[in-house]
Amino acid sequence: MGKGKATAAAAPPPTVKKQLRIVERVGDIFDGPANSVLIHACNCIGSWGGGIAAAFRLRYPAAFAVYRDHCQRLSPNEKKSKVKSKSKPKQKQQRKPPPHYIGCLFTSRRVGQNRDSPASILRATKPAMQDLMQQVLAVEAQNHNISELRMCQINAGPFNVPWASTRQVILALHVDVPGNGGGGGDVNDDDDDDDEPLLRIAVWNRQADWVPNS
Ligand SMILES: Nc1ncnc2c1ncn2[C@@H]1O[C@H](COP(=O)(O)OP(=O)(O)OC[C@H]2O[C@H](OP(=O)(O)O)[C@H](O)[C@@H]2O)[C@@H](O)[C@H]1O
Repeated sequence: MGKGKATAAAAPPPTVKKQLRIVERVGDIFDGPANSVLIHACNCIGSWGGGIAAAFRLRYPAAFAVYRDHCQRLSPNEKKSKVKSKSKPKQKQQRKPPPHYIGCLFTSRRVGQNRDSPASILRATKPAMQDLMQQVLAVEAQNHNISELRMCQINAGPFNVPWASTRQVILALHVDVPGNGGGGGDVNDDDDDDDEPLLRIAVWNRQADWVPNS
């Protein structure tokens, strides 16, 4: 054996696997309190052209610019890998009130007729959501308060995937939470009292007769 300095690598912080909870709500996702994270599904070509994305573009132009630049910087192959590994951008709204974070899940490479298949979109949803949750936890760890996670019924509009299928994927995935995690659904734990706000996603859907507040 050669001589070597014992380099005790710092042990990574302990994590525990938790599951997300979903609560279904009727109303406008944009009415979230300050410091909510508003989450929607995105393509990788840099367009928020229709569906709820168009409303995001109008309300959060600075977040749209970050998203578009992120897409433009990447080659098609990189975009594909980003679908698997990244759910950026996420940016605080410039205008006030209230400031929101915007969470983008890259679940399909393209849109319209060229959108990915439902199976592919569902496959991409899992790592995109896991990555977004890691980003949310990282923001919280820097003592930036996040009040609530709000999401639309992602993939159920132009991407044409039934919400029930996406919901199933989200409920089945696991998130690595530091330490004991302080809540959420423990993988082997059915205790419903163990509920942590940051692992609970409010999924908002409009009623048919919905009218925007603003
Ligand atoms: N204010 C509101 N509050 C609450 N719920 C609202 C709402 N407005 C609409 N909904 C519902 O929210 C669900 C998902 O709606 P989304 O439109 O996200 O669907 P999606 O995830 O399949 O599609 C993503 C692609 O759509 C665009 O594509 P383009 O650019 O147009 O090519 C994007 O850019 C992406 O690429 C549907 O149930 C809507 O009824």
